[in-house]
Amino acid sequence: MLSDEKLIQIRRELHQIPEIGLEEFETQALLLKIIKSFPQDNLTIKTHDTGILVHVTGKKSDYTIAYRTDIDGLPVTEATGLPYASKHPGRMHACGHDIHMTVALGLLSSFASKQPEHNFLFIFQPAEENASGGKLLYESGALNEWLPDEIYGLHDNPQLPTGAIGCRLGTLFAGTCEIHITLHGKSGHAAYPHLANDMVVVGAELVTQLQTIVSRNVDPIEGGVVTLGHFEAGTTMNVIAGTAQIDGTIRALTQKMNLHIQKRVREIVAGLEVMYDCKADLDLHQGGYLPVENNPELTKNFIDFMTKQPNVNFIETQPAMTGEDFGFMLSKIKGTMFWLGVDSPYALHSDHLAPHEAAIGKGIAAIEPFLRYRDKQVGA
Ligand SMILES: CC(=O)N[C@@H](CCC[C@H](N)C(=O)O)C(=O)O
Repeated sequence: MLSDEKLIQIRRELHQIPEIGLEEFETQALLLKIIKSFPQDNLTIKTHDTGILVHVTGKKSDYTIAYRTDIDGLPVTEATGLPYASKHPGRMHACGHDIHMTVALGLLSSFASKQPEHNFLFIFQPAEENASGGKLLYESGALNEWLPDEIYGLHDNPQLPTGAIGCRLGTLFAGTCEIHITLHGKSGHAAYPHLANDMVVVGAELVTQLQTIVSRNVDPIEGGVVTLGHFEAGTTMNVIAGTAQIDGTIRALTQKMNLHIQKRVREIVAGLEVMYDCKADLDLHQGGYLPVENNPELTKNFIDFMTKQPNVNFIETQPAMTGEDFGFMLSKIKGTMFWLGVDSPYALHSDHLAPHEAAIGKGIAAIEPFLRYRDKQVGA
């Protein structure tokens, strides 16, 4: 079993080596080193790409409960000024996956030390942020040997008090879809606009039109998000830009609404091509970022357990427009995703995000008894 001091030391080590999805080589090596330091009697360790699967053989082998953590960082330059800040330039654990991994290690160390009744599978999953690592892992067949019957996973939440557990019945997170648009017009001299086809003007028009989708085409009671986080065009003030690049993301709480917004993006882009006699390459990419739909029975069971624990601060939360490829896992394996409060004034993905480390110990103290309870419940 790992002490609170050891857990914090591990978290800081992981925090210093953030890596982009599918490049988590140092992270994988450090995780393996730590996992191999646990009692090995009931553990089988398998790697897949930069991910790790750890199977804990239970006393009975008729049921498998999985616990998943993501392991990747973001292309963000850390600005926390912490003594244990990222050592990797332009990379940061700005979504708290270092906290997620440490909680998973704490839970695994407990199950490695005390054999559960049933099998457990700990999934250290790459590429949650950028490449639907959960979908890749599932579709590769790597889980088949130990296919879980149910699955749990958490995300840290800067808006909840440290160590609080947040959850809700129904959809927890939105489904997302990446938008990538390249506009192709004709570059030229600033003095001769009639001889060129200006993609700054078309791009600006496109941004404005795409921003009408949520206000004009989405039921306001349901809601949705279209954010265009990247717009790049042109080189200098007196050259007309022949190309523009616009990238963004769609978020909606149902897949139906997500597909509806995707359809409107396609229609608007096609209309703009005609209107401005230009060419647009549009790539809408949803991958595994389906809405995170918690299983009703398992989630009710989880919430009932957490609300009854005197030491757990359980908070019923609203759905969030963040995305998670755990949505794909939940479309294949019944389970529950929940929040762990880390109380920070900065949002997820902020270069200042500094989760409270006390959340690690509190999280493990809440989740470990739940998993033990679930392990007993399954056999009853
Ligand atoms: C928890 C979190 O921040 N997740 C990401 C994952 C979604 C990425 C996806 N590729 C997209 O933007 O569509 C998020 O941005 O919500």
